[in-house]
Amino acid sequence: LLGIDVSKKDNFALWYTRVITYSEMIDYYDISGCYILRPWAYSIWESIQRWLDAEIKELGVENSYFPLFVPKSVLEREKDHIEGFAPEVAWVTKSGDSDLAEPIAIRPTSETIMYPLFKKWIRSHRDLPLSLNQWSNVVRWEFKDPTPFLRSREFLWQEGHTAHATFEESQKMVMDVLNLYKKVYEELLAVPVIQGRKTEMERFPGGDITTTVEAYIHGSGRSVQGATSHNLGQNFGKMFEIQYEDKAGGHAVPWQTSWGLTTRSIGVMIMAHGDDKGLVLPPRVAPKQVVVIPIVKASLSAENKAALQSYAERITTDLKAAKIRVHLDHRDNYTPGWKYNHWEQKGVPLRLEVGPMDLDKGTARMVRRDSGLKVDLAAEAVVHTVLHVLEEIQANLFAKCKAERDKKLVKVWEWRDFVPALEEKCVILTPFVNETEWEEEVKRRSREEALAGESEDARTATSAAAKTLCIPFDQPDLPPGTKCFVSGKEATCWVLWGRSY
Ligand SMILES: O=C1CCCN[C@@H]1CCCn1cnc2cc(F)c(Cl)cc2c1=O
Ligand SMILES: [Mg+2]
Repeated sequence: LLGIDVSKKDNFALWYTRVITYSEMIDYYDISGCYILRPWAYSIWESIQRWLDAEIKELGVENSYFPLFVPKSVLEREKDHIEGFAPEVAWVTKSGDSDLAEPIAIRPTSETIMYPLFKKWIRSHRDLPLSLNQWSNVVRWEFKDPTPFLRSREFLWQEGHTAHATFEESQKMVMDVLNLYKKVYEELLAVPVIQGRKTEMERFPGGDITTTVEAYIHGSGRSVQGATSHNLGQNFGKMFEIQYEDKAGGHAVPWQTSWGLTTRSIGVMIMAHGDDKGLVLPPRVAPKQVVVIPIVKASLSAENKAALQSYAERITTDLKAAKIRVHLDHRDNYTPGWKYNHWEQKGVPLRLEVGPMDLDKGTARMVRRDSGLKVDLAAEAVVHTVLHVLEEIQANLFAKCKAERDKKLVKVWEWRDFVPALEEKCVILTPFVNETEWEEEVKRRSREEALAGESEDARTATSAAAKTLCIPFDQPDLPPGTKCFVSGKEATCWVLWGRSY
């Protein structure tokens, strides 16, 4: 049997590679940082899309599609907008063997593609709010170690872009979307996230406010930005000269937002719930929620085999009628044992074993992927029990993940306790002065003390340094006079720190 054969806690990176390949989610490709999303993975993206797409449409957002390409002159319109990002832009410079007059970039994000059209379409306050979304791929030629789903050179996402007449309206959009992102993680993927605002150093320089949902990966002790929602203020409006006639007849610049969630969310879910037998899928996004496995003994007579087959088919049909995503694995070239292992590696939440005795007694054995619990059910109880247990599994996965995260979520008041907590794979709340130079100092010192003389290639390594994840909206009490943990100056807020992807 091809088992995962490596423990999540012993070698997380190898464990992850095995889980995503043995579950038939990912296959590798000749170009580094590019992966194939096989049906088992793509189905999960479709579930996320289906739910999120319906919700953003409820917010009055419409889908559209803009070109993949942006001319160099347009992308680089504002040097400061893309400074720092330039090394990761992928360029088309030729067609056939002739050079293009002007190099063309493949979109790394679509602000510079969309906003010249926003300028054209937004002329009057009646044209606001303008709210568009795009489901697409983007390309960023990153150099940090590529990891399927978490960091790839091409990924799938949605990017929302809206323009409003007032700041208040734009900020409501930013938060409404951030709350949808929290629901994607907590209610679909069963992964708890912390909502907050990025610090001055971590925010999107093109915007005014960057908000985020931060997830914690228990296996690696690293945190990961789950999705992001920006208030762009009037920055891009000024940059692209977007002006409209307001109600009073004057000229005004719209208040804009942009927000995105990517296929990284699938990687977070895999890492959060997977175990040493492989993938563990939250039922709400599982491509198959139940697999039915007939236990056909060679000794069975032909009519008993047929009777068993039709019994298994009846159970499968009943589940399908209840809109449960069920698969009957009646392949005769694999043993039941092989099938148990196969569907466990693929993370199917429930298995129903159906053998000759079950046929006699009118029962089926239900086995839970998350807990391993085995229960014998009467055939007529299967549908309503399965519906109930699937919800129980969804809740159990979230609760387990939240308990693991909360165990590693610590408060630190003194610098001397900070790096030891990082070494303990903690995600750390500290009172902080929230000044960029002190944020730089923490990054530098935490890397230095963690590496203790070893070297690290800052360009490609997943860093040992701690960085700020967010200023949580849910702030613990900060008594006046509380000192910043690193500077000793008056703390102005609690900040969440961690090692991250
Ligand atoms: O995060 C989101 C949500 C969805 C829409 N976009 C924003 C901002 C994206 C920042 N960002 C992120 N990465 C980038 C990479 C690049 F190569 C270039 Cl040229 C620009 C950027 C860049 O602006
Ligand atoms: Mg980036």
